[in-house]
Order: sequence, then structure tokens, then C-alpha cells
Amino acid sequence: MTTIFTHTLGFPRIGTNRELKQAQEKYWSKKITKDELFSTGKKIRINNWKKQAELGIDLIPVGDFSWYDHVLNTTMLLGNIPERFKNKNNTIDIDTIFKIAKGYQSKDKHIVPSEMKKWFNTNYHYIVPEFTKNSSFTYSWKQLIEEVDEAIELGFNVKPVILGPISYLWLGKEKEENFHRLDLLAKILHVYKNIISKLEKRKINWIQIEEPILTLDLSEKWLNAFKFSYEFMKNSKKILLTTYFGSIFHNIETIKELPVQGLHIDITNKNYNIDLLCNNIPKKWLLSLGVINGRNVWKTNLNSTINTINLIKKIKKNICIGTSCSLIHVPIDLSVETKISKMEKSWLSFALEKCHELFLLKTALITNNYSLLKEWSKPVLSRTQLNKNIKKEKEEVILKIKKNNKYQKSPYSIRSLEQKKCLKLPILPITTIGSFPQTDSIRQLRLDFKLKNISSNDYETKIKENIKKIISFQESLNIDVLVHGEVERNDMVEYFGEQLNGFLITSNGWVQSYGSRCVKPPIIISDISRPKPMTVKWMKYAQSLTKKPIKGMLTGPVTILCWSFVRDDIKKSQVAYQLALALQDEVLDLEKIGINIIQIDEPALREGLPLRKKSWENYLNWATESFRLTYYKTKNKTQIHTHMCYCEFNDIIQAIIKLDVDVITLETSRSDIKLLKLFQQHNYINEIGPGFYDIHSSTIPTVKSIQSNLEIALKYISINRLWVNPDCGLKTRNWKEIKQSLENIVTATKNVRKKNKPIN
Ligand SMILES: Nc1nc2c(c(=O)[nH]1)N[C@@H](CNc1ccc(C(=O)N[C@@H](CCC(=O)N[C@@H](CCC(=O)N[C@@H](CCC(=O)O)C(=O)O)C(=O)O)C(=O)O)cc1)CN2
Ligand code: MET
Ligand SMILES: [Zn+2]
Repeated sequence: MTTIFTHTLGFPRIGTNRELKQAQEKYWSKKITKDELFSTGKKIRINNWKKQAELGIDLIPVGDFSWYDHVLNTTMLLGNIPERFKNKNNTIDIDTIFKIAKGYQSKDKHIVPSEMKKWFNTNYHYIVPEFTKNSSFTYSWKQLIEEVDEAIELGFNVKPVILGPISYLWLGKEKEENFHRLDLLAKILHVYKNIISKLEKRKINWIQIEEPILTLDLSEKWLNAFKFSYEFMKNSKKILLTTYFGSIFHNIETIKELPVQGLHIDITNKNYNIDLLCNNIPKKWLLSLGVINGRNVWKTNLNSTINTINLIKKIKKNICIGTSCSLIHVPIDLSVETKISKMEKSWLSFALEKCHELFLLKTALITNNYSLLKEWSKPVLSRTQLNKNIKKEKEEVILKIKKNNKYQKSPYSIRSLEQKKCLKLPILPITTIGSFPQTDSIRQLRLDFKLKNISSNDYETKIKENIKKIISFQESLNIDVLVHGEVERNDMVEYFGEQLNGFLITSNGWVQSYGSRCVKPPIIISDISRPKPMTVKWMKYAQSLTKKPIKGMLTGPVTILCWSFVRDDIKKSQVAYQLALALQDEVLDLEKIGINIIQIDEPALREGLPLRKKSWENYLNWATESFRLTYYKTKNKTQIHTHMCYCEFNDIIQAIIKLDVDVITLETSRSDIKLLKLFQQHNYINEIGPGFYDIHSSTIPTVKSIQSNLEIALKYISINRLWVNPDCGLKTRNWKEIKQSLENIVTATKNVRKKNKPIN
């Protein structure tokens, strides 16, 4: 009889009702004790293990839980604590985690947190490990082993989960010049070996060591590190070398030489030559097939999955099945969704349902009875069928625009003259990025409206009161280009998803974004259109309150796409064009009511880049085209802005040039003001607003520091083209902080204005 086992690579750790988020935030504001926080974490872990086991998962991942981030967990595990977070006795505890992640106040000094970066091409952020020449590593944080023991004691079939040494190094950053972080490999490996030997003594079969970087284009230097490392770590336990987010075939020559006992691959991407791959994997190895997609919410067509598995089984006998990656990227439980229709629900699968899918596959493989799979997969076909019948109108519009090449606008030099005449802004115009503090009372207000505790009239009145307060606050500070504050928005993507046709909105579909912060990605299920204006009412009201220009505020097509779960039956580029056309209507409506400046945010443009460089060009083409489609019909005098943050701008500078917006506001505090050099080197001629206030930190930037950064910025960008603004939206900050920070920004700007004149 066939034996085959199932496993997941990891399970969401936020808790079914975001219990971890609530506990973290209460702990930070000293409303609960450490023990209460620990007890919440323990409940979540045990519940996760139990649920997975009940659903028929054979190997239960342990080590996927974390108090803030799993890369930071590894940093703790290895004792790689940056100097500024060390205490006198060199001890660490859970507060060390939060200090590294959030920074802290030490006497009169603010200790800056470690950087935060996107986890591959997802919307999850990890805490970047820091390395110096003298970094030392010792087995320090016992969480992994303790949780392994906890789970073994409860009788679970445990599979420890560890981020591998090479990926860990790769994800980090040198904090000193003149050395390469790979030089630290030998030191790190000793700790890994120690940890693995601890696991060796325990009742465990497989250890999941993750090396997700094997899906990337790696240089020889990085590839060469693998053989040595895995030889060194070898012991009696079986190692499942785990990869995800894409194909590893381009690195197979390195992989197949490694002394491991199994390999996990993501095979949800259909561009695989399975025969070739299987034939290249050592015969003795277990091949773990990541067949259930951990990155999207669609029910799996198990009928076709089983065919793939059977094909592979012909070549490779020793297999098991699992999720393609950890399930932290999807919501937990579909069954609690009450607002989604029965039919729509039958198209979806969240973390728990994905576990069930694995069970169904395993049962079918063992019994050779596929009837349950057929039953399960029926709705998948009905969804794609339904979408096929929807009119092709949109596609035709797009084709027509492309053919006539109507994307052209007048060049920036002409547009900017018209804009300067119309807007009459001072040099170094000051603006903010859009959102203002999302206070508890604003959240409560939205919740009351959602629960129908207040009428829509009352809601509108209250939102307007908030807008009014935010406008007069900005006027009193002498900010030049004002925003309405985004108080009506729960989230910059979900808000638009709620108003556009083609989206499903969940009630509880939370996914961790970073630390305690979660997002509820909307689900793009069919063709997108805009039934009515989405932001016009609020913008009209805001503009009625002031003579200063109000900046219209929209989220761009690529960001809406990247931060939603996207339908898989048409190309992503098609969805982006559909979004762009809907946004174009909104842009033109805003222009009609006299909004002269419109910002179209694209913070996820970089994140959408495919992992392999060979696919970059195609992506950047449709990404920039869809963006330009949103605004190309506007008048020359309408000034178009975009905003991007927390990303590697080097990779997308050409695309930014192609966007050809009049003004781009950028996050620069964390990535260094010298980023502007990049724009200078590429002869970027449009206007730029670097960030002068790191909004992820509670530190208030001083007048002096802002002024000095402004002066540095002027070395790269001429005074006619420089704007002054924070790094990003202010929604996660409080009023006291933003008042002081913005006041300082205004003072510093005024000081610099006095010393400079516009260049004619
Ligand atoms: N989608 C997206 N991705 C992004 C970003 C982003 O802004 N949006 N920014 C970057 C990441 N930064 C982020 C910054 C802040 C938050 C954030 O604050 N999230 C909030 C939730 C945001 C939200 O949708 N809030 C809603 C719902 C609030 C809520 O939890 N309501 C509860 C009840 C609340 C109560 O009883 O008080 C419920 O509905 O059950 C609202 O404010 O209206 C949180 O975790 O707390 C998330 C990401 C990159 N990726
Ligand atoms: C993550 S980018 C955020 C842009 C948005 N307009 C805001 O201010 O919140
Ligand atoms: Zn931003």
C-alpha cells in the first residue's frame, strides 16, 4: 500500500481573532504582564498544532511561531544581538525582541530599531539581521527547543522549522565596510550544528531547514557556500532542505550535491519540466511536493493536482505532499466568513481548508478513489467558467489604447510651467503623504458605521469633522499642499476593494504584515469596474475648506494588485489594466471638481518584481503602462504625484523614469538621503520629495537634522525640483508626535528657503 505523509511549512501565528496582536499591543502599553503575553502565545501555538493534527496533517511544524518575526527569531536563536540592544549582563529576554524590532528610549537617547524589509515578493516584512566583522554567535534563545519539547510532550509528531544559515546571512546586511557577511558563515555554522545536535536527541524524524534563496539568481560565491555548510551540519536526523516561492531548477547542480535527505519544492508554478527535475534529484531523497498554494486563497483543483502527483510518482517513488510555502500569507478560517455568499465561499480555501485539501489528496492517493477530489474541485471549474462569460469589453478598450499609442502627454518641461503658473507654490513646497493618525476614536467610528450603530448621515458628519480638523491643523502649520487625512479609509487597498466591482471583502481574513500590524487583503474574483466615484465626495469637501491645494489621494493599480489576492484565470497584467481604467475614471472625476494635484500611490511597485531577473522587463512594462493609463488623460496643469516607500529603488529606477510623474515622494530616512544620487545619476529631471521624517519611529526629527538633510538633498536636486515631506503616511503615529515633527519640518524648510532663491 502507498504510504505518503502530509505537512505544512508553517501556520499563521496571529491567532484566529488576532489574539497575538491584541496581546502584543497590550503588553507594549503595559496593560498586561509578560506571563499573560506568554499564555496567549502558548494558547495560539497549541491551538494551531491541534487544528492541523485534527485535519489530518501528519508532520506538525514547530518553530513557526514568533513574537514578532521569524527572521528576528533566528537572530535571537543565534545570539546575533546588535551592540546597541545589549545590556550590561549580556542577557536577553522577550523585550530584546521588541527593542530590536521597535527601537527604544534609553535615557535621553532613542535607540533606532533594526531595518524592516519585504520578505521576498510578499507583503510580509522581516527584521533585517545586522552583521559586523566581529559579530559573534552563540546558541542563545531557547524558544525553538522549548516549543519542540512542548509539542512532543503533547504528543504531536513534530517537525522543527529553522531558517537555514545561508538564507539567514543573505537576508541580512553588513553594518561595517570592508568585509562580506559570508565571512561569518563558519562561526554561524557552529551554532546551527549545536542546535541540530540538540534536536538529534529528541523524538523527531525530519527537520525543515529553509533556504528560500535557492529560488533566486545566486552568484557563485553564495552557491559555493551551500555544500560546505550542509556537510558541516550533517548529523543523524533527516534534513528536509526547504525552498519556496518559485522554481529551483536553475540551481539544481548545487542542490543535488548536498548531503540532505529530502527536498521540498514549490510546484504551484506550472512552468516546471517535472521529468527533468525529478531525474536530477538523487534517488534516495524524499521529494516533498508543495502542491497547495500558500500564497493565494483559491480552492485547489485537486483533480489536476492528483494528475501531477501521479506523473511524478512514476519517476520518483519517495514523495510527500505539503503546502507550497508557510501559510502565514493567507487568512486562517473560511468558515467564519458570514458575508461571503455560499457560491463564492465554494471557490475559496484558507489555511484550515488548505490542510483539508492535503488530507483529501493523501486519502485519494492511498485508496485510489478520486470521487472526493472530483466533488471538491467542481466549484473551481464553475468559477473559471463564470468568468469566461463576462464581456470582453475591457480587453478591447485596452487593445485600442495600445494600438493608438495614446499614452503620450506633453513633456514634463511643458507641464511643469503650466503647473507652476496654476499652483503658485513656494520653493521647497511642503506636503505630507496622505494618512493622518488613525486614532482609536476613528477606528471606533468606522466600526460603529460598519455595525450600523450609527446612520450614514452621522458617519459622514463625523468624518467631515475629522477632515476639517486635519485641514486646519495643516493650515496652522503652514504646510503648502494639504491632504484630507484618509480618515474614511481602513486601509489604502481594502478601501478601494470595497468600492470597486470585482472584489470580495472578508470580515476576518487577516494576514500579518509586520509585528502586530495586519492587513485584510481583498480578493479579486472577477472583472473590475467602478460603479461610482470613490473619493470625490471627501475631496470636494476638503477643498471647500481651504484656498490651498488639496492633493487627491488614490492607490495605484499595481499596489492594489499586489496587496490583494488576485484571480488566477487571467494574466496579472490584464487585472492591472482593468484596475487602471477604473482609477482613470476617478482621476478624471477629481480633476473635474477642481483638484489640481493628484497622488497615485505605488509603494508596492518594487515588491511586484518577479524573483528572477529574466522576468523583470515584462513585469515592469505592464506595471508602468498600467500606471500611466490611470493619468494620461489629465490636463497639463494637473500635477500628478506618486509615492513609494521601503524598497530597493535601484531595481526600479528605469521604471520610475518611465512613469514620468510630475512629483515623486520617497521614503529616504531608512535608506539614506544619498539615495538622491541615484536619481541624479540617471538624469531624472522631474520633481522629488525625499522623506525627512522616519514615520516608523517615535523619534522627533530635530530642526537641525532636517535642515542638514535638506542641504545635502540640495546637492543632488535643484531647488526648483525639491519637495519636503515625511517618509510615508502618518497613520501609525500619534498627534503629539506628528505635531512636533511637522513643526520642525516647516521651521527647517523656512530656514533653508531664506538662504536660497529659485533658479530661473
Ligand atoms: N494593505 C496594506 N499593505 C501595506 C501597507 C498598507 O498600508 N496597507 N503599508 C505597509 C505596511 N504597513 C502597515 C501599517 C499599518 C497597518 C495597520 O495599522 N493595520 C491595522 C489594521 C488596519 C485596518 O484595516 N483597520 C480597520 C479595522 C480595524 C479593526 O481591527 N477592527 C476590528 C474591531 C476593532 C475594535 O473593536 O476596536 C474589527 O473590525 O474586528 C479600521 O481601522 O477600520 C492593524 O493591524 O491594526 C498595516 C500595515 C506595507 N504593506
Ligand atoms: C504605504 S504607502 C502609504 C501611502 C498612503 N497615502 C498613506 O499615507 O498612508
Ligand atoms: Zn509609504
